[in-house]
Amino acid sequence: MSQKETYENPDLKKERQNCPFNKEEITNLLDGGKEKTAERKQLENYILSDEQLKDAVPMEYLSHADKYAEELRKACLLMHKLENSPAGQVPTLRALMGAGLGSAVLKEGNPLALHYVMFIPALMGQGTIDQQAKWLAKAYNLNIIGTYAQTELGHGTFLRGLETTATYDPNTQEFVLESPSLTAYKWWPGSLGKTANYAVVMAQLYTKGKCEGTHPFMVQLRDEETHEPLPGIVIGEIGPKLGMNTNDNGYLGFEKFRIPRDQLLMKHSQVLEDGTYVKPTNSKLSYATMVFVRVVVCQDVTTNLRKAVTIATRYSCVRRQSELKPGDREPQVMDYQAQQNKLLPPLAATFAFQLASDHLWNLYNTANNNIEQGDLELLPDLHGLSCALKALCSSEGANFVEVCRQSCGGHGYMACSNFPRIYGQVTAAETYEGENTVLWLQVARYLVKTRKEQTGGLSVKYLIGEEKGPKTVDTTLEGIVHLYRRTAVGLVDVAIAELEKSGRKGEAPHDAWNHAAVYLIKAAQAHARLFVVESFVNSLKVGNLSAPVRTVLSQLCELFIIYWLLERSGELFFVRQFIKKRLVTVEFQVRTLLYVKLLAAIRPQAVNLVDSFDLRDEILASPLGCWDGNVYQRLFDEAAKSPLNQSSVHESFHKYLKPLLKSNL
Ligand SMILES: CCCCCCCCCCCCCCCCCCCCCCC/C=C/C(=O)SCCNC(=O)CCNC(=O)[C@H](O)C(C)(C)COP(=O)(O)OP(=O)(O)OC[C@H]1O[C@@H](n2cnc3c(N)ncnc32)[C@H](O)[C@@H]1OP(=O)(O)O
Ligand SMILES: Cc1cc2nc3c(=O)[nH]c(=O)nc-3n(C[C@H](O)[C@H](O)[C@H](O)COP(=O)(O)OP(=O)(O)OC[C@H]3O[C@@H](n4cnc5c(N)ncnc54)[C@H](O)[C@@H]3O)c2cc1C
Repeated sequence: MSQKETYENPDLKKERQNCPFNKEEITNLLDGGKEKTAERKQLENYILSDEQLKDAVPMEYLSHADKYAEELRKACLLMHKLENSPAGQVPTLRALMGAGLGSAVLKEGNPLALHYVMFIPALMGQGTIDQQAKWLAKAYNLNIIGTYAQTELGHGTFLRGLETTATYDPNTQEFVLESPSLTAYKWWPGSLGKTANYAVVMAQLYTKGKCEGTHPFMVQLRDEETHEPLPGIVIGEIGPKLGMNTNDNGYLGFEKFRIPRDQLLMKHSQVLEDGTYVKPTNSKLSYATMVFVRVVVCQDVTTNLRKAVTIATRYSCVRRQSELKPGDREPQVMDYQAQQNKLLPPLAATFAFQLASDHLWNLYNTANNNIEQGDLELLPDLHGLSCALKALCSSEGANFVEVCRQSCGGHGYMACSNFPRIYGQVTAAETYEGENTVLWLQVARYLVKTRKEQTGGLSVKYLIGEEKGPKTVDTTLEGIVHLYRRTAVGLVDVAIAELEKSGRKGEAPHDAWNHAAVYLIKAAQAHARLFVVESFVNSLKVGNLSAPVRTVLSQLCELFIIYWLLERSGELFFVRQFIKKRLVTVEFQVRTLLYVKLLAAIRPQAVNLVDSFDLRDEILASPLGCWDGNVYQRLFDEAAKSPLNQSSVHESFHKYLKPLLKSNL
């Protein structure tokens, strides 16, 4: 960072003095070790020093088509750079696909992301060994570029309702792909519009006159030389979106398009030459690619949140506004308790989400290895937890990013602040890979089943048997975690009671379920929060942390746990044993004794904590969040890039405004 040598805002300089903990220790912790930090830094130098990967003008000033072309140029250049990357191909790819290094170069969505995040994983998870041998090397070498085409114009959530058909013709040993209506058109897949020439397509499999449900098919969409759509393929891009505008989300229709039988991905289920269908051991195995992405989305959201928090925290220590003590100099806005209340919970959340996502990643790897050996025991727990954390991290993450933006006042509304882009990425994750409400209901289904049948995986063990632990109000960390547990159990019980009440009234189970949705969603959310707070608390018990780092992380942990408790205190009313009086007592004790005290305790370390994320200026891509705090000069420099500032009078003045000024209307 060359700015470090030339200028440092005096307020930020002061914030950085006398840091009681070793920032590098936290950096190493987040990276996964000292060596990993060194590798990351080397990789960042390698990628970010390349002049050809820098934007000539800010992306906002380009047209829709030019934005796509420019991002594709950089994405392809990045792929060339993979070959010589000092960190090796896979770690480089991982870094580029994630929200950190990748978004420093590819600002509005990576047109090759789906190839790596969904197409390759789908081939690996759904293809037989022979199919992998045929397609994977080509995919890795970028001889072909693929996407994952599942969602249709008419259906995204309800996969059993997908309309695209793949009908087996035993005479030619081919499947015939067809989009029987406009609503059957694939709609949304990333990279589909212009980039991909292949796709894993989810379609209803028909053989011997019977529908066997949705299955994955490997389909060539475009000519490998000319890139023209193949006959029978109708393809295009769906147009501008709230964010991620350089990822060419597309549409796709099939007009009696034929593919060979062996392009059904047959790892879990098969269609034999004569059309005989061989069932999978579990019909949900064809949903496995989504499970993988839900897991990585949690990490992606966390990295994005770290950027937002860094920008907002540094800016809040540079920005001076209003009067705290009459007659005194205007204070740093970070010194207002109200500002700390906005920013310190999301700062703590970055740690909470990272630790929970790490647990989920470990579960994913274990479960996936077991599945490869034919053991599906961990699948329900993996499904439940991946849905829960994906929904929680993305919804809370999007809210926190918005709060970070608000905490920067007007300047946070500028495109160059980078908040619009970060928000666009994080809020997209609330919808894609399973709309969050729908995922909460999946989680609730698992919780209700566990509680009623008294059997379930590790993440729901607390629902089995009688709920143990103190029944009195306890403000220790363990006591508060217990309160979360009691709330989660209580909310599941309340939801079950609602279901049973509807049952007694004679409602069918599906109606009872619909009428209990509000309770079910609350129960699922309480479960997800419990998992996150337990992960945070347990992670601090283990691990080789120095005393100062343990202290600051423990403060953040405590703050976060109490923050959520206060935010969600209304939910305690749902749980019978918490009478109003006791709730008020808890609120009072917690708020006065702990929360506010913790805000004040963590406040002096806010800048040091975000510094320890070690996010380079190029990655933050925001004049508000730069390491040197030279906010005003940088905002001014950004404004100078506006095309409207390239002449003193714009040509439109002569065309429109001048005639108006001269006319009498
Ligand atoms: C050179 C080297 C190369 C190396 C390559 C290395 C690559 C590294 C890459 C690493 C990446 C790093 C990080 C990158 C991060 C970037 C991330 C950003 C990019 C993201 C791009 C995203 C693009 C988006 C894509 C999409 O959106 S795809 C479409 C997604 N669609 C959905 O999610 C649809 C949601 N709907 C559903 O899932 C289902 O329909 C439903 C679950 C809601 C309902 O289904 P159904 O009706 O069939 O089921 P029921 O409700 O009846 O339930 C029946 C039972 O089934 C169980 N169930 C359901 N689903 C699952 C499941 N998935 N798994 C297991 N079990 C499941 C239920 O629990 C029920 O069970 P029960 O009967 O016992 O109760
Ligand atoms: C940026 C982005 C990228 C995407 N990339 C891809 C991709 O690469 N490949 C791909 O195949 N798809 C992709 N998608 C599509 C995405 O997976 C779907 O949009 C998502 O699964 C939601 O489905 P839907 O749009 O049909 O919403 P709907 O299901 O129609 O949701 C509309 C509303 O109905 C509610 N609802 C629906 N069902 C229920 C229910 N059972 N109970 C209660 N409420 C319900 C929802 O909560 C929501 O409020 C992408 C989407 C976005 C935004």
